[in-house]
Amino acid sequence: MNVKRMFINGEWIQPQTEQTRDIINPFNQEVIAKATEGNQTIVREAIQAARIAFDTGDWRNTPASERGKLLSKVASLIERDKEELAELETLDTGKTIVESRADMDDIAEVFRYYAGLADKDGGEIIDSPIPHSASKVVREPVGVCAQVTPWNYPLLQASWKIAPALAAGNTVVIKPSEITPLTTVKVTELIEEAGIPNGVFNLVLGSGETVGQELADNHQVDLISFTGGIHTGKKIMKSAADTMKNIALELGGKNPNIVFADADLETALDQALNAAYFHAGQVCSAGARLILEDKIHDQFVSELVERVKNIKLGNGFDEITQSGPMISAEHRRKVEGYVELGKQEGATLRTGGKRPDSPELQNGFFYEPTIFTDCTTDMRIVQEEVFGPVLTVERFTTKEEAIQLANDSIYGLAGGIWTEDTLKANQVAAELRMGTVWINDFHPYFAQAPWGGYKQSGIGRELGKSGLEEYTEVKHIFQNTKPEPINWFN
Ligand SMILES: NC(=O)c1ccc[n+]([C@@H]2O[C@H](COP(=O)([O-])OP(=O)(O)OC[C@H]3O[C@@H](n4cnc5c(N)ncnc54)[C@H](O)[C@@H]3O)[C@@H](O)[C@H]2O)c1
Ligand SMILES: C[N+](C)(C)CC=O
Repeated sequence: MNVKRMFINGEWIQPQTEQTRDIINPFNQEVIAKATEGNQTIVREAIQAARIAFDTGDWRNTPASERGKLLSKVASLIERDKEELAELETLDTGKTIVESRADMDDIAEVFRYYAGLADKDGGEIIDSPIPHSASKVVREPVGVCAQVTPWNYPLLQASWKIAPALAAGNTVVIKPSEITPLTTVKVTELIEEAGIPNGVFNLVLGSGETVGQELADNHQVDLISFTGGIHTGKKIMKSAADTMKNIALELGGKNPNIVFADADLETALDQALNAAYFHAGQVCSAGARLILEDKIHDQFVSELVERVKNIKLGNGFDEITQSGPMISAEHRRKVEGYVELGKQEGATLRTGGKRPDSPELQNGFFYEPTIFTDCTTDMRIVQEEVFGPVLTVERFTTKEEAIQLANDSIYGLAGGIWTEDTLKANQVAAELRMGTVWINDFHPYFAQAPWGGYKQSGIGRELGKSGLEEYTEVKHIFQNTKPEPINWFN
């Protein structure tokens, strides 16, 4: 089996020790690849390569339009190899091939968007209050950017970091999740094929504790951009503080989905399923907290339970599969622990709550889509991110109560509102403390609009113009156009 390697300073590295990690297909537990396991020494080499490539200045002084052309080329190569990339993503994560193809379309779009944005900010002339002077503000790349990504959307989350970082003229060391490195390795090949100069883009592989931690600690890194869980995010923030690195954190969520009685209930029902169970609920913005107006609660829940029972679990490559497995045995155990906790806390289990019985699913890490009702905000099952196919249902009577319930969370990533009353929708949207609010929809994100969290869902924004600005420092250049002595000390 060929071993996936690290890419440092323009070369695929043959490691001195052949320590590798098995990459597992979560649908059947087969080993689909082996990946080199990095160590502190190799990460330091990658950082050093990125440091030199940044400091020599060739990449950051390349016209932004040229950097944009390289990103466009990467987008075209992703489109060329879309099917191969999608298949790797499905093998690695278990998500359906339909989802993986959609991810690849989004990823190519992200590279194209930042290719187009790369040369659009030429700086700003400031009206200086000082006579005989000129004042301008420019944006410059931050420097060496470390990027650490999760397993649920491996290449999508990587693209949100790679494309803007390179567009802005930074150099990069990226570490994908050790569980799902395959598409990031493949896209590194495409970035190489597009002609990236040596040292500008580097890939390291291995565990968070060793490889990721070194990226957070190392004094030669200027910025660390992380997408992952809240506990890792806090750890990285503490580590980054020692060298005062810039940080960008995209963390978890426990996202409310509020349905008012005056909503189009058929659409709200259909989309509540999508909100909660898409990719087996392993989505940062999953609508895992359904908040229903009292008047419709019972009817809505009983219809939802029927539909949830029909969700077709299976092999992501099977076109009729609607939802794949959990990513790992360990993660499924965590989900199971939360379901037990929900029962102990007094929530009512309405459906699911166990592994499926079907013989063809026994080798995969499957878990049945689950619904709990009679939930209250003091329950951990309502407050903590389960990151699996588990939906909790709460109820409200007034708009104010819905807002209060939705905001009662340490998280603030995203939320949905369902109502035909646009004034009410906008009043509620204005009160929700979240980075994204969807009205009569759930889940859309695209390259042009910023993405990120309030509160403990993170710091900073990806995508949109803000996603490029994350990778820049702002510099003010002031020029005295009539220099003469000021005689202060005479
Ligand atoms: N806000 C968003 O846009 C967004 C998107 C996707 C996923 N997520 C979140 O990601 C989480 C699921 O992903 P996960 O389980 O891979 O998260 P995780 O925090 O376990 O791991 C994420 C990455 O961090 C690395 N890591 C672990 N310990 C580290 C350390 N000490 N130093 C540096 N790196 C370290 C891991 O190896 C992995 O590459 C969920 O909480 C989900 O909500 C958020
Ligand atoms: C940001 N998103 C929705 C693509 C993936 C979250 O897990």
